[in-house]
Amino acid sequence: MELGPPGGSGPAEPGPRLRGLRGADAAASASSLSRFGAEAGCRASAVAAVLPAGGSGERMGVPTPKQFCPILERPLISYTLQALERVSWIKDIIVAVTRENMETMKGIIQRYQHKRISLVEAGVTRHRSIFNGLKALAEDQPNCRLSKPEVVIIHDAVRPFVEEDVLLKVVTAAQEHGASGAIRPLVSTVISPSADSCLDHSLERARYRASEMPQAFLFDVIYDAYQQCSDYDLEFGTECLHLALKYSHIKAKLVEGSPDLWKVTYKRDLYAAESIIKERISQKVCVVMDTKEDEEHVGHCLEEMLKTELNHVKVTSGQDLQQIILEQCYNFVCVNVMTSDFEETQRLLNMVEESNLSILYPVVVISEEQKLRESLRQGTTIISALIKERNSGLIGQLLVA
Ligand SMILES: Nc1ccn([C@@H]2O[C@H](COP(=O)(O)OP(=O)(O)OP(=O)(O)O)[C@@H](O)[C@H]2O)c(=O)n1
Ligand SMILES: O=P(O)(O)OC[C@@H](O)[C@@H](O)[C@@H](O)CO
Repeated sequence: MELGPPGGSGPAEPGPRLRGLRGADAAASASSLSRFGAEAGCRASAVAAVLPAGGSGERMGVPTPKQFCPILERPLISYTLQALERVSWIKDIIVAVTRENMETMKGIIQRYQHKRISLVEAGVTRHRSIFNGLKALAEDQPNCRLSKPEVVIIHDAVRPFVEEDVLLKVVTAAQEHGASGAIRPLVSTVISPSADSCLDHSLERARYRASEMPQAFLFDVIYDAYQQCSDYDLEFGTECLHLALKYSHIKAKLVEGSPDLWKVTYKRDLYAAESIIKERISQKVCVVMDTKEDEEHVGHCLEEMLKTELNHVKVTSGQDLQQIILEQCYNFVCVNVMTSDFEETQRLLNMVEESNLSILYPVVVISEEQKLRESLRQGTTIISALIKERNSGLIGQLLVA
C-alpha cells in the first residue's frame, strides 16, 4: 500500500459545475455544513472520501482504463476529483489505483493541481480496492499518516457528476443512521431468468431502486464490515450497503440522487459525459470590451443577442479579467473597436494561458466594430456555435466580422 503525499494547490480546471443550493435546502445544508465545517475544522478530518479507481474498464472496450480516458483532453477521474475538491469539508480523498497506474495518477494530480489526495494500491476487485482505501484511514495500520474520519464517503472514480448537496445528504444521513446511499429509479424492469434462459419471474419495477454512489458510512461501521467480510463477498460483491447490513447490522438510509449520478461504464457514457461537461462550461460567456457605459456599444448589442443563444453572458471590461478567469469562465468574446484593443485581447490570451485553463476553451476575437454591427446576427450564431461545439480543431478563432 503506497500512500502518496496530499497534493499541492492551485486553480482547478473545468469540470462538472456545482449548482447553488436554494431556499430551505440552503438553510438546512448551511447548518449541517457549518456543523461539519466546525467539526472538520476542530477534528481536521471529520469526513474523508475513498475513490475506487483500480478497474480495467473491460466494458468500455478500449485499452485505457476508463477512469483515465480523456474528456476534452482531460482524464475522466480528474473531473471527479475536482467535484470532490470543491467540497471544503471533505478533508482527505483516498484514491485506490493499480501499481501500474500509480505514476499516471500522480501525473494527473500534478497536472491538474489536485489537493488532499492520497494514493493507495487497488485490489483485484472493487471491494478489495475500497477496503485498501479504508485501511489507509484506519489508525490501526502501520505507517498510517491520515487521521480516522468520523464519516467516510465511498464514491466511484468514474462518476464525475457528483454535487455537494447529495454528498451532504448522504454524510448527514450516515451520521444519523450509520450508513447511507444514493438511489435512482430503475429504467429497465428487473427479471429473473430460469436455468434454461426463459423468464422465471419479473420484479415490480416501482418497488425497487438502483443503488448508485456516493455512499457514506460511520467509519467504524464500514471498516468493521470489511474486516469481517468473507472472501466470496470481497470477490463477487458490488454493494457496500449490503456489507454494512450483513456484517454491521446497519440498515442504510436511502437518499434520492440526481439523474447525473450515473457511472461511466460503456463507451456511450463517455460521449454523454463529454456533452454534459460541454453544456455546463458553455453556460458562461464573458464579453470583453473597453467600455461598460456606452449602452449603444456593439459589445452590449452582442451581449443581448448572445443571451438568446447561451445561458449566462457577463459583460466586463479589461480591468475585471483576472476575476472573471478565477470565476472559471471558459468563453471570452473580445470586441475590438480600436487597434489598441488588440493589446487588451493579447493580455487576455496571456492570462488564459497563464491561468492553466485548458487550451480547448476558445477565445473568440472580433475586430472592426462597424462591420460587426452590420452582421451582428451572423456573428452571434458563429460565436455560439464555436462555444457549444468547442472543437479542438477550432482553437483560437479570429472572427473578422
Ligand atoms: N479491482 C477494481 C475494480 C473496479 N474498481 C473501481 O470501481 C469503480 C466502479 O467499478 P466498474 O464500473 O466495474 O469499473 P471496472 O471494473 O473498471 O469496469 P469493468 O467491470 O467494465 O471492467 C471504478 O471506478 C473502478 O475503477 C476498483 O477500484 N478496483
Ligand atoms: O463494479 P460495478 O461497476 O459492476 O459495480 C459498481 C456498482 O455496483 C456500484 O457502484 C453501485 O451499484 C453502488 O453500489
